[in-house]
Amino acid sequence: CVLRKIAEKTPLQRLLEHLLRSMEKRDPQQFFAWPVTDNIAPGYSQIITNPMDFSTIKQKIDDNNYQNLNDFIDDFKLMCDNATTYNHPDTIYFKAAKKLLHVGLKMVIPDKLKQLRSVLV
Ligand SMILES: COc1ccc(OC)c(-c2cc(C(C)=O)n3cccnc23)c1
Repeated sequence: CVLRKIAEKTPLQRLLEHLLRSMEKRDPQQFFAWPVTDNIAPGYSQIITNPMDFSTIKQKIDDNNYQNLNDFIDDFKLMCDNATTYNHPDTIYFKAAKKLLHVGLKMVIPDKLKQLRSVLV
């Protein structure tokens, strides 16, 4: 039926949701959980033309908007790069973005992904 169709996840969606959850755990202060607003970051929307955050990535996974793993990785990199573009190197946000990028990319190294296959199948 239609309802069941909507709920079913593709193998790619299940992989991306697993990776997203692991990445979100490395952002305990939730600096990357929601879109950055001009209220909390003056001039943000003028400086950052392509904003990205974990909630938007989650929505794109649910909408089956990612055709492959690399499109997902590109949005993760965009999110981190935005933070190192807008924030000065001596801020907690710049430092958090650098660490998050490093940790997140380690999760998608081929050998790491192979280990995941058994978990996700
Ligand atoms: C201090 O608590 C929060 C809470 C949510 C935030 O973004 C969703 C941020 C935040 C996140 C960011 C980023 C990611 O650039 N940021 C930049 C300047 C000022 N604040 C932020 C901070």
